[in-house]
Amino acid sequence: MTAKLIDGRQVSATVREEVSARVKKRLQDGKRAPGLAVVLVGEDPASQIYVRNKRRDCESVGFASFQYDLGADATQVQLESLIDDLNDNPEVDGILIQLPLPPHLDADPLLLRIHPDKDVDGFHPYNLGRLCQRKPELRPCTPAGIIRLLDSIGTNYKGAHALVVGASNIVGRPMALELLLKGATITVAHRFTQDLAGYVAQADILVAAAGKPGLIKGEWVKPGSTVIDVGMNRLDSGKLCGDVEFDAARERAAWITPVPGGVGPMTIATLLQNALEACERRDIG
Ligand SMILES: NC(=O)C1=CN([C@@H]2O[C@H](COP(=O)(O)OP(=O)(O)OC[C@H]3O[C@@H](n4cnc5c(N)ncnc54)[C@H](OP(=O)(O)O)[C@@H]3O)[C@@H](O)[C@H]2O)C=CC1
Ligand SMILES: Nc1nc(=O)c2c([nH]1)NC[C@@H]1CN(c3ccc(C(=O)N[C@@H](CCC(=O)O)C(=O)O)cc3)C=[N+]21
Ligand SMILES: [Mg+2]
Repeated sequence: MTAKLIDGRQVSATVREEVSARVKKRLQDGKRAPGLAVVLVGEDPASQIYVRNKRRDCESVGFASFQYDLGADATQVQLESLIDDLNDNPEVDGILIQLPLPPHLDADPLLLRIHPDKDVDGFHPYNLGRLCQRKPELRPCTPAGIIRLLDSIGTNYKGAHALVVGASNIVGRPMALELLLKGATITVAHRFTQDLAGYVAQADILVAAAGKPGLIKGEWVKPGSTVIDVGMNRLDSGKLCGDVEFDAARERAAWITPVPGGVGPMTIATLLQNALEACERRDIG
């Protein structure tokens, strides 16, 4: 079997069109455009690219984009006061602090300081808690974007065994909660897991999010399964690759996401969806 590709660029374009149409409708109704604030600290080249893409997509769907580029020497107190200002700013519906921050800054208290209603990354404990309790509000972008991809191929979650490789707060853990919410039976693998190969062989849905190129061998993959590769690893050659041995996995899976062009574009599209939702919710409440 050669797996069909799950086209994240195509599905994300559909999401952007949906968001764009809802923004247009708001403007026709005399309402304001959603506002998204993206905060970049320092000059990490990968972060600069991601932030540029986020701002570009933001503008392409008609949002107001608020940009904050702080030097690598920005202090914790400076960031705290910026977050306080953005929390109070009525034109800002969503606040995103690009991670990772330079090592002298502590991300956790900053993420906690973002008002949960403006937490478009879905990283605040309030929003993670809501997902945990089956009543999600703002959902972490990468896992929610992956669910959208899985829905787009008609995934049957109930009765499926889903394996999530990686247990970070921003990808692996919320991914497991999203799959659980859909009715899958979940396993979460991490650094201390023994016999990763054995779990992969039993996974109808595999989500690889460890950040280790080639960690998942193609020959482990369950025939007929769906493989979602979240890994974004830059090789010395400059080439971007995932955590899964793509060519070999493709010979066994039924569906697979490419890297690039799979999960990455969905993360940004879901961010836009979250910002619109945050905006619509603030209008009512
Ligand atoms: N496409 C996209 O939109 C996005 C892509 N990414 C990419 O996804 C990957 C993961 O990101 P993130 O969650 O932030 O990374 P982290 O480094 O925070 O988390 C990685 C997780 O994988 C686990 N892990 C590491 N090595 C192994 C191993 N050998 N076997 C099993 N589990 C292992 C770690 O275990 P432990 O907890 O024990 O340390 C940890 O839970 C990265 O490549 C990142 O670039 C991230 C965000 C968005
Ligand atoms: N507060 C915060 N929120 C995040 O959501 C967040 C973050 N910080 N820090 C870094 C990670 C990583 N991340 C990606 C988003 C898009 C692509 C993406 O668009 N990837 C393209 C290719 C990009 C390229 O070519 O380099 C693709 O896969 O096709 C990748 C990775 C969001 N993150
Ligand atoms: Mg995210």
